[in-house]
Amino acid sequence: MSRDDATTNETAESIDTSPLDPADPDATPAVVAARSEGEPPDTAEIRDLAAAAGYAVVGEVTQRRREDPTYDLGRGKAEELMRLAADAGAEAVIYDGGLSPGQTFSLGDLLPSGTAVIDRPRLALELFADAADSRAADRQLELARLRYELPRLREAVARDASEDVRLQPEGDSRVLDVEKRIESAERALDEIADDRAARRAERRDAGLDLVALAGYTNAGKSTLARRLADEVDDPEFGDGGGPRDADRDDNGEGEPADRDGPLAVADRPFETLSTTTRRATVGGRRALLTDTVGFLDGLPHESVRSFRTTIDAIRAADCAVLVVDASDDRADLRRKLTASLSAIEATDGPVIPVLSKADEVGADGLAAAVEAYEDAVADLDPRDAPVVDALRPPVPVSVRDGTGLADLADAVADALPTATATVEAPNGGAAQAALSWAYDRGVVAGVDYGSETVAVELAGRPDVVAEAERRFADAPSS
Ligand SMILES: Nc1nc2c(ncn2[C@@H]2O[C@H](COP(=O)(O)OP(=O)(O)OP(=O)(O)O)[C@@H](O)[C@H]2O)c(=O)[nH]1
Ligand SMILES: [Mg+2]
Repeated sequence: MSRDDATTNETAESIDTSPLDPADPDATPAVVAARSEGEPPDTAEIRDLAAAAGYAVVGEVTQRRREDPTYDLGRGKAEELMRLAADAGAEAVIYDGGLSPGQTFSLGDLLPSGTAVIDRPRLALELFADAADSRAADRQLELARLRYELPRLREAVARDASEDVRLQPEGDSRVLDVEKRIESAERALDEIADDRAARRAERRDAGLDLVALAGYTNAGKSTLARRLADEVDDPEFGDGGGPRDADRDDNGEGEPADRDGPLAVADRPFETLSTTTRRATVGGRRALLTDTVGFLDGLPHESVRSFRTTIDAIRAADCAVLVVDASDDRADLRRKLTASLSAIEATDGPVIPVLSKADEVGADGLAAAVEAYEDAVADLDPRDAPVVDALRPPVPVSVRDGTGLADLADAVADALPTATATVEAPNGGAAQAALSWAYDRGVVAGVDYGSETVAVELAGRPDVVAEAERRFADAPSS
C-alpha cells in the first residue's frame, strides 16, 4: 500500500490494511533506533508504526544506557547508527522516543546529509497526516504539529543566530508566526469544544446517556462500538469523518448529515482519527456511544492535549469504557494501560475497563491479563492519574464470539446515573402529554392504568426523571 492510498476515503473494508511490504518500492528506507534504561528496548511497536507510516525498516540499532544529552544514544552508538544508515541507504532514522530539539539537530548533523530524524511524536504526526479525515481532526493535527515544531524552530533560529541579538528566537518572525498560528488553532478548537459541550447538554436533556469508548490504539474500540451501536447514527455529533471539504467554514459546526465517518476497523494503528458517535441501547438505556481516537505511548502531554475532542468526550461521558487488549503480553498491557490512564487524567463519571479480544487468550491468559491489569492499576499513583479512582472492576469481552457483552451492558447500565420514581396522576390529556414526554426521553419503566388515574414508574437520568415528576405533578386533577 502506498502512502497516497492511505489517504483515500474508502471504508475500512475496502482499504488494504496489511502491514507494508518491505519490498514496496514506494516505501522510504529507514533505520530504527531505540534506547532504554531498564529492559532491553522492544522495537516491535515502533516498527509497526513505521510500516504503517510508509517506511521500510532496513536496520536497527538499540542500546541500554541512560540518556545522553547530545544524541540520546551514547556517542559510540550514535556513530554506529550513522554508519548503518549510510550502508543501508536509509533516508530516515526513526527514533523510538522523544528527542529534544538539540538532540534532533545533533543526530541530524552526524547522519549522512539528507537523512531525516523522526522521533516517536513526529512519526505519530505523520501517521495522522496520512489519514486525518474530518475538519476537527485536521485542526487537532495542525495544533499538534505546530506545538511540535515550535521548540524545534526556536532551536534552529538560536543555532543560526549565535551572537546576533536581532536574530534571537523570541523576535524571529517565523517563531512569531508559529506562535500566532498556535493561538488561532487553539481558538478554533475552543469553539469546536464549546459546540460539542453544548450538544452534550442537549442530548442529556433529551434523556440520552453519553458513553465513550477509550483506549490505546488498536485495542478494539471501533469493533466494540460497531457491535453495540444501533443501526441509526448520530452524524451531527462526532467529528464527522468522511471526505473533508476545505471550503467549509472552520468553526466545527455543520458537518453534513450524510457524512458520518464509518466506524472503521483495521489491524493498524490510528485507524480511527475522528470521534464518531452512534446511538446505542445499552442495558436498556438509550445512549450515545462515542468512538474515540486511540492513545499512543511516548507522546508529550501537549500533543495528547491537542486531541481535545477525544479527551473531552471521554472526560465528560456519563460512563467511559476503557478498552484494554487482553491479548497483549504483560509488559505491553501495563505500558498501554498506563499511557491511556495518564492521558485521560480524570473523568466526570465512572470508567469500566474492558479486557478485549478475550477469544485470543485462553482462560489462563485471561486470568493473567486481569492480574496484569490489576498490578498496573495498583502501581499508579492517583495523584498522577486520578482516573484510577473511577475504575470499576474489569469485564472480559470478545466481540468475535460474544463473550462478556451482556456483562458489559449490565456494568454500563449500573454505572449510569439513575433515579427512579413512581408518580400517579388523574388520567387525562395533561397526564398523557407528560407520559408522552417521558416516553420520548426513555424514562418510562412501567405504566399502570387505574379507573381514573394513571401510575407511571420512572427510571433513567436523574434530571429527566425529576422533570417528568414535575410534569405529572402539574397535571390538573380534573
Ligand atoms: N480476535 C479478536 N480481534 C478483535 C476483537 N475486537 C477487535 N479485534 C481486532 O483488533 C484490531 C483493531 O480493532 P479496532 O476496532 O480497529 O481497534 P481500535 O481500538 O478502534 O483502533 P484505532 O482506531 O486504530 O485506535 C482489528 O484487527 C480487529 O479485528 C475481538 O473481540 N477478537
Ligand atoms: Mg478505531
